[in-house]
Amino acid sequence: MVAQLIDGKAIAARLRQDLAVEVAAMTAQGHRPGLAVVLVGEDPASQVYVRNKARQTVEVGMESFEYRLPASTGQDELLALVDRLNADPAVDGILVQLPLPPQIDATTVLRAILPEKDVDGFHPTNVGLVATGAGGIVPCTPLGSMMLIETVRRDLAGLNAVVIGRSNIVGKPMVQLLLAAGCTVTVAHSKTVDLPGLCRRADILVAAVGRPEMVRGDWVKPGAIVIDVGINRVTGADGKSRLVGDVAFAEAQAVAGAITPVPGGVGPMTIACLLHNTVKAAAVRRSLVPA
Ligand SMILES: Nc1nc2c(c(=O)[nH]1)N[C@@H](CN(C=O)c1ccc(C(=O)N[C@@H](CCC(=O)O)C(=O)O)cc1)CN2
Repeated sequence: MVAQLIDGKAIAARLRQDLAVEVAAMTAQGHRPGLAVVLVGEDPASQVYVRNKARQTVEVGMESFEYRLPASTGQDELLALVDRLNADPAVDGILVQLPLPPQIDATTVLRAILPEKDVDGFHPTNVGLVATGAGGIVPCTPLGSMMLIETVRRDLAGLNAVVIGRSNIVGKPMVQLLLAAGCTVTVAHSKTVDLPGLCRRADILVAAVGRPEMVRGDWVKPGAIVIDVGINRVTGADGKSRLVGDVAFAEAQAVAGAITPVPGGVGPMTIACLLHNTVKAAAVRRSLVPA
């Protein structure tokens, strides 16, 4: 069996097309959504992500506000910028790119963003709303991962899901979304006993652990949906660097029913969902739809 490839790049492109239609309608009503992205420092990967976010924001017709601050920026300076963006009526969404330099406490900064402009879904208010199924803004990577799963299968009720990784950004919100979809969910982490055996029972396997190709083909249940959230840069035997996920793709593809590639799987959905969250936040904040 060769698994169906879940083409995140194509699915993200379709989502952006739909968003462009919504943005055009809002703009015609005098409500053009705006997204502010803040980058502190010169981390090369973050620079690429921020550039792509700004470009795609403009491509769907939204207003992009980009702030690039030096790596030496102090926490108070960053908090002052967040305050200004909170108060700016043209800004519907604020994203502070992670990781931040060591002199800045990310938790403090993320909590300073108004929950209604927190398009990353990292503020405790949004975390609580999502966890209790009461609405809120859903973090982009888990939201994109759910959208990918639902292209394969709409009704997930009763399926066994295993999420490897318990980060606040991916693992924990992913668990909440799968639970809300009716799955029986197990969260695995570094202390989990017999991880391969646990994974073999998963109808849906989400790998978000940050370890290159850790999940092997014989960890995958035949026919399972495999979502690879990992983005790891490795150097091959030929000395060339390439991106791999947390799943050994070729091995897993021979067993799974459907699988996301890296690159071209979850990554593109993360940015498309950021745009989706911004459009949603703009519509709520400007009272075009109920919260
Ligand atoms: N404030 C945030 N910071 C970070 C987040 C986040 O959601 N919010 N997530 C990651 C980085 N990230 C978005 O910011 C991100 C990562 C990867 C991709 C992506 O499209 N990856 C491509 C490969 C890109 C490459 O060649 O390097 C792919 O998988 O196809 C988009 C966004 C950490 N920080």
